[in-house]
Amino acid sequence: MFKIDNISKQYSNGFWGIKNFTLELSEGEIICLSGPNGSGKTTLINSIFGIINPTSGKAYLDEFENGTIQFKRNVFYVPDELLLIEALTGKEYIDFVSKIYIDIKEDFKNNLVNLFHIDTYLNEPIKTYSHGMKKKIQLITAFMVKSKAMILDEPYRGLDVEAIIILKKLIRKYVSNGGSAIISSHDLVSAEQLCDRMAIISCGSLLELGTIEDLKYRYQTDDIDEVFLKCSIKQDRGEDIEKLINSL
Ligand SMILES: Nc1ncnc2c1ncn2[C@@H]1O[C@H](COP(=O)(O)OP(=O)(O)OP(=O)(O)O)[C@@H](O)[C@H]1O
Repeated sequence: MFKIDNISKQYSNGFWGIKNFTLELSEGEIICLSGPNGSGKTTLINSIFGIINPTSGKAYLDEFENGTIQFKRNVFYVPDELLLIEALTGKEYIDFVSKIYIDIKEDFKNNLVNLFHIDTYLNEPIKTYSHGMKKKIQLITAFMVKSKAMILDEPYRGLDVEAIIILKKLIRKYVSNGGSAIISSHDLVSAEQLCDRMAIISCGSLLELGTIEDLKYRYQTDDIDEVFLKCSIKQDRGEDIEKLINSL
């Protein structure tokens, strides 16, 4: 089980980026984390992976705390930023990552490469790739590693339609094999298609957590956009968006 346990982060200027955030994922579960810009998603993810030091709280994979080697080996982070070694070719980079982890079968790696259809430019340096091509390399390395939980930050950004469809199928396959996934995304349509539960965050706090059906029922609407607006945007901005739109 993957658990985020009461994580808070106060920045040095006194601002709380995230406050008392708790969330548990079962094996095989996908949770979409959504919230307005600046709501604390990156602060939360950075706190989980030790990129910043949280003020309090921990994350766990089973009994292993974040910071332990077991946690790092089994919880994979796919950041929105493309942190690749640009001087290497795609193939060299994939081989480099596979050497860090053990037991990555050559066939499995090659199938992922074929799936994302990048074999033609695999021997070119990454610095010559487009944003989408780099994203595909990043995703191949993420799914190549046999992790137990994965956090993907804006994974669809920059991908073409085919790659987005493939990625959704891969995420489904990953959880059907027992993995747990958190997808931080502004794409509510994909969230509705893919996730088991949705977490809505605003101003550093978890406002709602539930299945899409639960949330629609709670906010008395059939439209996920309306759920999001009613829950987070108005809380965040205190404005009547409909009034503003109608005044234009
Ligand atoms: N180093 C910092 N010092 C002070 N405040 C910060 C710092 N980093 C982030 N913040 C603030 O913390 C809040 C949460 O930021 P964060 O980047 O976690 O949001 P986010 O939900 O990931 O936003 P987005 O959807 O735009 O990526 C914002 O108000 C931001 O200005």
